[in-house]
Amino acid sequence: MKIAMASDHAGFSLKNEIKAYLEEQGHEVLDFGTNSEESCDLPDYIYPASLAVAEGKAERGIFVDGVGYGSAMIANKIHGLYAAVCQDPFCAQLARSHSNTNVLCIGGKIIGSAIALEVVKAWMTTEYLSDMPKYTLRVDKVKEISERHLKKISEI
Ligand SMILES: O=C(CO)[C@H](O)[C@H](O)COP(=O)(O)O
Repeated sequence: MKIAMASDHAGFSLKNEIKAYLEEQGHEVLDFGTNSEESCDLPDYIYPASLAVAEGKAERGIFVDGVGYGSAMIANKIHGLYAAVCQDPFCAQLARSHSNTNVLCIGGKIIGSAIALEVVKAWMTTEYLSDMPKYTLRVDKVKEISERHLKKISEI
């Protein structure tokens, strides 16, 4: 799978560890930076990576900052992106099986690399339960909100 990755300074080190793990698993990573621990502004990196997912250049995104929510705030403002902050594998599993998210956000100040890799593994390997109407109905309702409030990438 093609994965867009991005981070700020606080997620830089964990981004690199996750990137190495994904590449080991045979995935292709498009790395949108940042490229050091020098202080930077999260939107400068998460927005271009989010656009890559929205435009279909990557199938999914994995974004890392200090605590995760900043990346999710940015990603969830883009049409077609559904981002969840997951700091444990159970949450990551449900973010796929119940919610069909296509963006995973992790906080490098919250979890260490061992748990983070478990989170990534759970999120990457869990299928959406597309044959369970209670989940598809909810996901469709979220999509409908997005259709009503977010501009499509082709309209920008
Ligand atoms: O977690 C974050 C957003 O969700 C950021 O990484 C955090 O706010 C960065 O803070 P600082 O510049 O003080 O390192």
